[in-house]
Amino acid sequence: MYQHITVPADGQKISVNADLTLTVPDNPIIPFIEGDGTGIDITPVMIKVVDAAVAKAYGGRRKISWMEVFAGEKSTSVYGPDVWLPDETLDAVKDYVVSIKGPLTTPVGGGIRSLNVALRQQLDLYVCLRPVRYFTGVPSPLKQPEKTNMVIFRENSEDIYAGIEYQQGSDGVKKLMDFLVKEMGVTKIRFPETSGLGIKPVSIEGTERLVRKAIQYAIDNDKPSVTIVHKGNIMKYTEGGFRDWAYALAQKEFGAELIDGGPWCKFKNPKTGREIIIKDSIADAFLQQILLRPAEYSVIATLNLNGDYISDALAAQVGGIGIAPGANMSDSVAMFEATHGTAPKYAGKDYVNPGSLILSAEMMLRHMGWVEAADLIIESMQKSIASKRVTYDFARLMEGATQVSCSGFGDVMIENM
Ligand SMILES: NC(=O)C1=CN([C@@H]2O[C@H](COP(=O)(O)OP(=O)(O)OC[C@H]3O[C@@H](n4cnc5c(N)ncnc54)[C@H](OP(=O)(O)O)[C@@H]3O)[C@@H](O)[C@H]2O)C=CC1
Ligand SMILES: O=C(O)CCC(=O)C(=O)O
Ligand SMILES: [Mg+2]
Repeated sequence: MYQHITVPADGQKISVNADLTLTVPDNPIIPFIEGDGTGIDITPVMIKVVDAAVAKAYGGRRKISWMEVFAGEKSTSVYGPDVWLPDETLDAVKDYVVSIKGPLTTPVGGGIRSLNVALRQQLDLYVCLRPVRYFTGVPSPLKQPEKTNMVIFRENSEDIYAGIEYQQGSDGVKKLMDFLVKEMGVTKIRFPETSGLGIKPVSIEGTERLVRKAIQYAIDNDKPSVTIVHKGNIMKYTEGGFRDWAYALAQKEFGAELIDGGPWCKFKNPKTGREIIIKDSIADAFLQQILLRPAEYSVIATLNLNGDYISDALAAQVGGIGIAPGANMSDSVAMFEATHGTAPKYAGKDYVNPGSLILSAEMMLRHMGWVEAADLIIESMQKSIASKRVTYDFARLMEGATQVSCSGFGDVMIENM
């Protein structure tokens, strides 16, 4: 059926039920993309740690059959020089429902557009879910890093990530500039002859489906607030629209009522009876408040570019992107991946922290309902960090630490299960 993907003989597909819950067999086939750069280091370690956790949790009753699918540089060597994201990779990720990937390289300026973004857009994985939590003992620049405990819902399908951009000097930019100047009466482009142009689509549908997920998450996990982060003072009809449509959705679908005339609003969590506040914050102010008063923020709903910046900034507060996990999700398909990129200077050196991808796999196991294996990974991560046998990123900031390699940290985690 596939050209270059080998389907394991001994596994079954995860399937999606009519109510969007999953049916997960005891031996599911999980597609994985190894990834570029340090993907070759962290992905095998993640697989080894997950296999150990599953074996320990279920004593052989459950087992993952991993199925390699290709994207990025490895794809070009398997499929041919220009094939960065084969159709059969997209088919497999959709068909097998739950998957995990290493990071993929995107050149700056010219060259291919982001394969990471292409995967999200082509599979309509509109939620980028990035939890940010502190593990005791991790070196952090904050005095009280444990106060940072947030979950980012980053809109993953719109915004300037749609890639509608026209290069300076191209026919496309000339046409669009002519349209803007001659037909739309735009006078504010400072240097029209030498500008590139980009377009930022933000829709009501895109906003509502993302914010609905964020609010539902706050309900299901008994969180006190959802903060809409935007730059709506400057970009009134895109970021400002996002803010307004988010508040409107909270009122329309969750029965939120205005606080002191609004725009903040609140409603009672139908599951716990506790209050959930819906509030907003302008992105620049938000970035200083998360440092100064992180305890005031819980669930964050934001647009694509803001979410990208906020993810790395919050990850830094709890010790860096070496342990920052994430997931890209539609209503049915989920693809798990770390927040960080390929860290090319460390590629192939068995050096970087595999924690980010291991914790992404932990989210994946929880999503599959394999909570015992997921819990083992969290407990082992806690013990491993407490034992101070850690990779370079933590070792360089921890007193009395023993630095271990990427695979060495995987072994420490397995010992600690
Ligand atoms: N989802 C994806 O696949 C993503 C892909 N990318 C792509 O990755 C490439 C490189 O991007 P770049 O901007 O350098 O960002 P990276 O996230 O790859 O790396 C930035 C820095 O973060 C630290 N870091 C990254 N990964 C780890 C890890 N596993 N353990 C410990 N520290 C880590 C390193 O810090 P230090 O130098 O201090 O050691 C590294 O130099 C680009 O092509 C970019 O487009 C970027 C983000 C996400
Ligand atoms: O696609 C890329 O290269 C970067 C993506 C990114 O930074 C992210 O998803 O956080
Ligand atoms: Mg990023």
